Amino acid sequence: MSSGVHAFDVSIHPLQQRLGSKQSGVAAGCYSCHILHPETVSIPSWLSLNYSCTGSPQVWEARPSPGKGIGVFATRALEPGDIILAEPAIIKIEPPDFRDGAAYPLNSIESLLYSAFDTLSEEKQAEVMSLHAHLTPDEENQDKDSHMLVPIFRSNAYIVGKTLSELGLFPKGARINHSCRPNSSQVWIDKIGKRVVRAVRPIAEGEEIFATYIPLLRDQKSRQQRLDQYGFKCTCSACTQDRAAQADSDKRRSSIRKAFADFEPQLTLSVPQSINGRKKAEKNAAASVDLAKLVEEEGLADYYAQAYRVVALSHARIEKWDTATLWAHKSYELNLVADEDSPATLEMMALTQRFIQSWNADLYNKSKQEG
Ligand SMILES: C[S@@+](CC[C@H](N)C(=O)[O-])C[C@H]1O[C@@H](n2cnc3c(N)ncnc32)[C@H](O)[C@@H]1O
Repeated sequence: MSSGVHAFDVSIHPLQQRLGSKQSGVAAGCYSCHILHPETVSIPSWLSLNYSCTGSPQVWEARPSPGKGIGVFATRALEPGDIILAEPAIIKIEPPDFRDGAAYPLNSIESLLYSAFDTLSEEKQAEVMSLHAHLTPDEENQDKDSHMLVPIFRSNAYIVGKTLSELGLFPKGARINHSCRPNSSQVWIDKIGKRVVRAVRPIAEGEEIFATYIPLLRDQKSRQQRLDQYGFKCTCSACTQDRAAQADSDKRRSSIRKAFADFEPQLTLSVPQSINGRKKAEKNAAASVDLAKLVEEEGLADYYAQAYRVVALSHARIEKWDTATLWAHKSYELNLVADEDSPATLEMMALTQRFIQSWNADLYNKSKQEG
């Protein structure tokens, strides 16, 4: 394959053909980049065997964001699912005593960091050293020139790798500021060794791209407590609403968190047999739709796929196969766009297929009874 020109896999997922998805072609990818280029998503010429791509044009630029240092802005309008950037880690380390959810083991990372840093070109070292760093009071008193790598890494690194035991620094994505109602989401894709940032809602040309640094199903005060470790007061749209809107938002997030926890034990495929069990499952199915509406109302796009899964499973438990199929497929599509091989994507594909089969069987039985 000549350099810079990529041929496309034009296969369309059979499930999408069957359901007539509007996002036809979403399962196809560029052999070389292994990811979809945003500009090709809706181009029918994809189906031409001669179609080739020359790589994705940059759809973002880094520039000052008032009150937030540097930020990343869209240079053209983006649709949900469009890739904003896909970046390998410039530095990747595997601290022996690191596990997800724990604080970074700073002592053990220092020597690993310097070893990795020393292998970089001068240009790349300068890129790393230009990144933002939040300093602890101790670090404020140290010699800035020789001690900045650890605070830079701590302020910008993300968890990466198949085992989620590695930490990586992505200098371009690191410029993305935080919002408690983000318009992008990021995922590490092990197969391509890149962290991929995608739009999760329509983004206008010139709009700032925001990600979240923290879990979002908390009230504003708790979120700010988590953000204090990054050393800034959040000025995102969710944190600067008037008091009444803030209280409503806090209430919605708390209800969403409680609903996800309450639904968890009921997310099985067993259909209740007793009258009471059935009544409860029907009530839960109605409540699951309210949960999905609440998540959408609060604009927490990172949680849409999870909420749609709850609606799908809750309707499978009352054998409403048409509704279960449609919500399972909605969840599948969102997961598919984020990472086609993730366990969540594969689970939702299997569930969609299973619900379609039950739906077909149901229709067949009904037609037999009627005929
Ligand atoms: C990972 S860096 C993001 C890029 C950074 N703005 C820069 O100039 O390189 C995180 C820092 O950006 C700033 N920041 C990010 N999100 C913010 C927000 N919602 N409100 C205020 N400052 C924010 C804070 O200074 C924070 O410590």
